[in-house]
Amino acid sequence: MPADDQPRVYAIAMRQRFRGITERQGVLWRGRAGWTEWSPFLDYDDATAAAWLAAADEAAEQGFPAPVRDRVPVNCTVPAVDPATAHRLVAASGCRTAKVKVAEPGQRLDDDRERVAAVRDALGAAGRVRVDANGGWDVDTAVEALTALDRWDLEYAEQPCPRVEDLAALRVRLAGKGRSVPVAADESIRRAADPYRVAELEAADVAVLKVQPLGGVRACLEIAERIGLPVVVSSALETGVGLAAGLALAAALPELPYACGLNTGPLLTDDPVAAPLRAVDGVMPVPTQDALVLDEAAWSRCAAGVRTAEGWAERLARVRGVLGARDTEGPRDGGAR
Ligand SMILES: O=C(O)CCC(=O)c1ccccc1C(=O)O
Ligand SMILES: [Mg+2]
Repeated sequence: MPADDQPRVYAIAMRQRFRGITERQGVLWRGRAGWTEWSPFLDYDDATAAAWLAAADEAAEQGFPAPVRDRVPVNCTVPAVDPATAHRLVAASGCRTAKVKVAEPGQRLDDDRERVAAVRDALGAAGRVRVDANGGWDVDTAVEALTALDRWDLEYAEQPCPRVEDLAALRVRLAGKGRSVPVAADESIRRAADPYRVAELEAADVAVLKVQPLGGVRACLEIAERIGLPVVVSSALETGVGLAAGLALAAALPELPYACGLNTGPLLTDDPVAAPLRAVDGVMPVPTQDALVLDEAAWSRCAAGVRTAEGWAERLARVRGVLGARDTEGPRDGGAR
């Protein structure tokens, strides 16, 4: 068994293919403040993964800011599955809000219609249905698809188009149609050089914030304060360790008007934390950081093989170098480098 401050690499199978991946990998370790997770997706380069590492270091060493709530309403996340599976996932979740993946490569608008219809049926009229296209539509397709899918009454559409300018144009087009679907920005915030452009271009009604991609809980709190939009906290498909950081952000936000996308534990087949957090009736409890412990029997099921672990050790060392170089850089303007 590794010492707690030594990085442990996990590899956990997904229950359903999500974002093109069937296995989730990452690293866990314990710092002065508690357990932390670093799990940038495998296709991300070192510069992108550095923000994820800053988030992990913050959780390990500084811990989390004071919470203002101890319960967080969450959505059930529905991958691009068939309608019967979607219905079953939503009904079993106990959540009153569902987020449905749409615009999956290789699928048609009819697949989205059938999936959204099944989810509306499972939730009933009082439930909320949001969709996430992960930037899969151009503006014309988004107008067509959202007008069709709004028959099942959408709460909002997350990242319907890839670019901030597209989202702004889409909002204008939808507003011209009378009953318009609100737009939420996800990739346009977490993968953008400037997260505030979304607000400046009036490209979204809602901001989706994710702790690891945006560099930590405190960085997200600052964005939430400055961006001038209601915020939804969402996971990056983490183990219970990473989900706890998301819950800490959701718990610290002054306002939390929407259900959060933090109920993604059920998308993984296993979790190394003792007593993994699950939503009960659509609400997740906010754990204290010292309540977060690994279960050694669960850990032995989640531990990655030697080759995978070696790859992550190398990646961590490289990205640590990127982050270190950034921290010791002089001022951005004027300083000689
Ligand atoms: O928001 C949710 O319900 C779950 C999180 C989620 O969808 C997600 C998880 C990992 C990577 C990307 C995304 C996404 O929002 O597109
Ligand atoms: Mg999204």
